[in-house]
Amino acid sequence: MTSPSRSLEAMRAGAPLVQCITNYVAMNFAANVLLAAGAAPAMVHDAEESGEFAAVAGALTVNIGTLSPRWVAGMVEAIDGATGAGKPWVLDPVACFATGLRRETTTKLMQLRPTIVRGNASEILAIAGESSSGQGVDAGDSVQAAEAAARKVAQEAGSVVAVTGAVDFVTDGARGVWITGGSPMMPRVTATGCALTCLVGAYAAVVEDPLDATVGALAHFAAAGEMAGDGVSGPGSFSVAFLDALMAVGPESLGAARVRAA
Ligand SMILES: Nc1ncnc2c1ncn2[C@@H]1O[C@H](COP(=O)(O)OP(=O)(O)O)[C@@H](O)[C@H]1O
Ligand SMILES: Cc1ncsc1CCOP(=O)(O)O
Ligand SMILES: [Mg+2]
Repeated sequence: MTSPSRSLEAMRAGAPLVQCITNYVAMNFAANVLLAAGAAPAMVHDAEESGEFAAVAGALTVNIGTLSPRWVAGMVEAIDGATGAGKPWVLDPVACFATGLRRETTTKLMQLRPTIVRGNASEILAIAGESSSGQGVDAGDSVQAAEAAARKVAQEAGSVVAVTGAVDFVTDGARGVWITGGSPMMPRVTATGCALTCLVGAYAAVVEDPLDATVGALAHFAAAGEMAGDGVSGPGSFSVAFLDALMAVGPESLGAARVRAA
């Protein structure tokens, strides 16, 4: 196993280029998150160029937050490009239960076998075919309630699945890891989860085992969230402090204390 500390060092040393297909809400914040953490973002989503770009990026992330048929075409081209070039890709199924277009698109993208799926508990429950209480982009279920669903989706799709919330759970269907940390301010800042998905892509570009890569990215967020949450007065100042903390976090903050095998 590659420890989260080692993964952080590898991610910073490699400064991987990550192609992010993410939503209009998240684009700016996610790009800043990657730069602060030590990676290089590029928001490239149109079908005219997304496949070509995927072959040169270290990893691809695909987020359905502000979806349209034209975006879906760009996603499929990019996934073909990444898969053809042997690059990992990460799916963020934002509010995948909310509309027909989101349900159909998520089914289609899951059939293309994402290397990693990162969502909140309601999204992962919905992908597993179970009922969930999500409200739009926000979760209404606990991560613990989605543990079995995550294991099932991982086994069926052959993907690593990460469920995030007050605690995080990651599984490849056989192994399971819990990660603690973060701050209650994190769900009060929009696109925190979307930005995390992009960071998972950065780790996956340089860490061979997708489970280790995912744990590294989530531990990095957990440590930075904890650091930034200390003494801030609300979501606005948290958001600024969080970017600073993503850069300030070092390997010593990603120790065994916040990562536990299930
Ligand atoms: N109540 C909380 N306490 C600590 N960290 C949290 C909390 N809620 C979410 N997080 C963290 O915020 C990040 C985004 O997760 P989440 O809110 O589940 O995603 P999404 O925005 O897609 O719903 C993750 O790093 C997660 O651990
Ligand atoms: C508010 C909103 N609406 C469509 S996408 C989006 C951002 C969702 O971000 P996150 O999933 O990280 O909370
Ligand atoms: Mg989300």
